[in-house]
Amino acid sequence: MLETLDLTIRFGGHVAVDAVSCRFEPGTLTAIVGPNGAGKTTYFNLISGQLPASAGRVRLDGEDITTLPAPLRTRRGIGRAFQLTQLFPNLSVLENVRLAVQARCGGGLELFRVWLDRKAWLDEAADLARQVALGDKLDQPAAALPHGDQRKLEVAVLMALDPKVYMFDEPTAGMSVDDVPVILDLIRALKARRDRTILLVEHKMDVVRELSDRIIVLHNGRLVADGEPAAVIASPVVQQAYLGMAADEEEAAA
Ligand SMILES: Nc1ncnc2c1ncn2[C@@H]1O[C@H](COP(=O)(O)OP(=O)(O)OP(=O)(O)O)[C@@H](O)[C@H]1O
Repeated sequence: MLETLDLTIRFGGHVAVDAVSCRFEPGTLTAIVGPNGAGKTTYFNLISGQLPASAGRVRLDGEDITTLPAPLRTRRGIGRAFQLTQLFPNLSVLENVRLAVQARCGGGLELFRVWLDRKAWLDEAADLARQVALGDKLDQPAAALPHGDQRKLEVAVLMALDPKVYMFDEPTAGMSVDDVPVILDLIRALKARRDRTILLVEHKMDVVRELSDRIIVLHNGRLVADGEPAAVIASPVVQQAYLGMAADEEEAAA
């Protein structure tokens, strides 16, 4: 279980995440919503270790990981879609995913073992690349991919690492309309396993509504609503703070 306790970060006088306490259970997909600048990405950065907390704690399975650097949190099981800069830009799609599979399997340096396992790693990597619709680009260097394909590669690498906690920050942003359902299907399949903690920052409310088991709402860095999706979406604080306009638009469209 992942937990934040009074998690806070200040930038000068501005409190971007303000004493957020929340627990995230395995088998649950929690959407984190809120207006632009609410603190969603900053909250993600505090959980994954990209930013140091000014106050408060982050715990994973009861262990305090607040001061661990990001790579050590990854090893503990906090998985976030990697930016291309954290991948290997000159290696192919297949090799990038293969390295993630190998990292998950704890591939050591015992040469005979590496030689034996390499075929299995490559097969799994190719399968994952196909699942994100990159099957026809296995040999292309990551850096040469268009932006949408790079985002898909990030998702494939995350799937290959298969962390305890999956963190998706607008996973379909910048993708073509054909690719969006591919990624959403993967998240759906992951959710159906019911053994992983999934956090999703997403602006598209139809996606949030369909995928989430729970929604938390951040506003000015504070947690202002938390609960079952229909109830949170209907709550006055959310209608006012964030969804008012979307609800009006939906009514107008109906
Ligand atoms: N490194 C930083 N230095 C100073 N201020 C920052 C920094 N990172 C974020 N902020 C500020 O913290 C606040 C929260 O930003 P954040 O990006 O987390 O919001 P968000 O909810 O993810 O917004 P969006 O939906 O637009 O992505 C904003 O006011 C932002 O300007």
